[in-house]
Amino acid sequence: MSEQAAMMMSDSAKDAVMHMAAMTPSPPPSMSMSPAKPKLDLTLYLVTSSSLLPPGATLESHIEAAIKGGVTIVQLREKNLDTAPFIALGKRVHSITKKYGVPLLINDRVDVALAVGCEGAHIGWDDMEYTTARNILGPTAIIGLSVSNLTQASLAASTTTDYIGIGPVFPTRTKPDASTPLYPSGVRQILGLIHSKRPELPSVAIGSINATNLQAVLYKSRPTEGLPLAGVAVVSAIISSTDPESAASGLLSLYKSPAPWAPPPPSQSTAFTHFYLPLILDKVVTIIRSIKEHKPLVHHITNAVVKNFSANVTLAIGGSPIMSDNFEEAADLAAIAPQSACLVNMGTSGPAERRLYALAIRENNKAGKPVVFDPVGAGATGMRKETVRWVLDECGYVDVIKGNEGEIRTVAGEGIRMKGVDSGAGGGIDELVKVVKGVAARERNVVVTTGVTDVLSDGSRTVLVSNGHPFQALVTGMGCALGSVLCAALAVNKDDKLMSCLAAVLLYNVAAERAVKRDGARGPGSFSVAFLDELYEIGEICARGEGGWLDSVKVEFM
Ligand SMILES: Nc1ncnc2c1ncn2[C@@H]1O[C@H](COP(=O)(O)OP(=O)(O)OP(=O)(O)O)[C@@H](O)[C@H]1O
Ligand SMILES: Cc1ncsc1CCO
Repeated sequence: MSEQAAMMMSDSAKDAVMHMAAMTPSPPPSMSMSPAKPKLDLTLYLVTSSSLLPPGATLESHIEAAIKGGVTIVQLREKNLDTAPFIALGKRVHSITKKYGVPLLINDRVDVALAVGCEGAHIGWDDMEYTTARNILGPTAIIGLSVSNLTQASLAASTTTDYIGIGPVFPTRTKPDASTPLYPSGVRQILGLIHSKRPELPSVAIGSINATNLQAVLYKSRPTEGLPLAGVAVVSAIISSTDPESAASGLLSLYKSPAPWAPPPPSQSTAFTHFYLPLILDKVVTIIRSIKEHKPLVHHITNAVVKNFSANVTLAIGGSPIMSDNFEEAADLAAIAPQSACLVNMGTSGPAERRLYALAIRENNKAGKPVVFDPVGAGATGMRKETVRWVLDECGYVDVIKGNEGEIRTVAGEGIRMKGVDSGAGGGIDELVKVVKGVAARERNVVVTTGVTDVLSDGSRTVLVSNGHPFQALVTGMGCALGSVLCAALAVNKDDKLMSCLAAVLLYNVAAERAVKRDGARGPGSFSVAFLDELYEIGEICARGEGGWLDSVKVEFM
């Protein structure tokens, strides 16, 4: 046992463990906790904390109800109990968990685990060193290790630990000494590292996971290669509930059902997979026609500059715009129409808007309605960078991120400095493609980067679109209103989000070219009027099932 570990323990525990470690470096069979290693199912992992129980509830009855609701493993984490009452509680709880065949682990206190005779222990980074704990508890005990960064993950994965607990995912109140939150993207990085060291080692995530964020955690943390999370650990979502059985069964059913935003199996997007242009363009026409047919509702939470233009663009393509920054109707707007989507544009945002983004994203996630996020001016100020982080880390799932090059580079984490809302960035297209693909893979969504050449990617498939006209950069809100068209296309076609985005971008940029060519726009003013007319005109052409307007497309698939 390390000195550091010894310092973290109560005196009685220290004495007990020091004594045991000194006497029995490798325990005789009688001291081993169970004859064979119990089956480990981390799916819904309950971590207790008596101080969070609702008034009048007992830990024992809460744990039993939670197991009935579907909890698959229990960890007793009682930081304030002395050794004797901790052991007594452990024995009472173990008699319950044993009835249901659910393993019981003790947090930190290897001596208590041994005295209770339960299935194992969970060890934090500052607790007893792993090898000592293993020596004391024996080979058949379940032992898990907490990690909160890549260094710890690397060290933990080089032990024989049975599982790893990754956290905190979000800021947590149940553990005041917790490390910096990892968020789902940090969990994903750690899972990738564990995979490279011990590919079969299961992990569970912990830290303020609840019914609202569970599916986003699972979806966004899933690595491209290697095992996804084997489960989620929850504390207050069950312990503080007045109905722990329903709380557990609700969490379990969310765990088992696909996230509403998860794309359907790949067969639907075969055409795109093979990059067969005529088939792809056929699909583009179908999507645009379908916007006219279904008139999808586009809930705009957008900036003050572009509201009117965005509403007109939405109407011109056949959609139904509603501009609303009202907290009280965000949930209704997500649920009211069979086909709808929500645009979150942070062009003119402050603290109130940020809270609205969180609410609207969660409600649309719940309703399975697509969300498009426009990180306007992302690199310009610290406040904007923080808003981007807040939306991507803490507000749920955004199906599409759309921005100009400077904005997307900021989302990627590049420390570029934008002087306002204009892109102001520039690099080679190959390098930009890498950045765009990287963000899409990290967020497991679609990223649309606008500019002279638009780059669209879902992390594996990438398309370049070089249509458009320089006048577009001279009309404010041109990028913002593309967000409205993306929303309309996604609302009517959720099967292949990259395809929906391609349809929107082609419609938008071919309309711009036609506005200049056919209507002879003299400058940005007459251009923006002609542009609306052309958006409308292309919709009419598509409604007739014609695709001739696509003869001029400049697309490249990668
Ligand atoms: N020079 C250009 N040539 C061709 N197309 C362009 C050009 N500039 C912009 N576009 C097109 O205009 C649309 C808007 O992109 P842009 O990058 O200007 O957005 P933005 O900077 O976010 O705009 P805003 O902040 O004003 O809303 C995209 O579809 C893009 O392809
Ligand atoms: C000019 C401007 N300022 C904040 S949002 C916006 C609209 C274009 O992005």
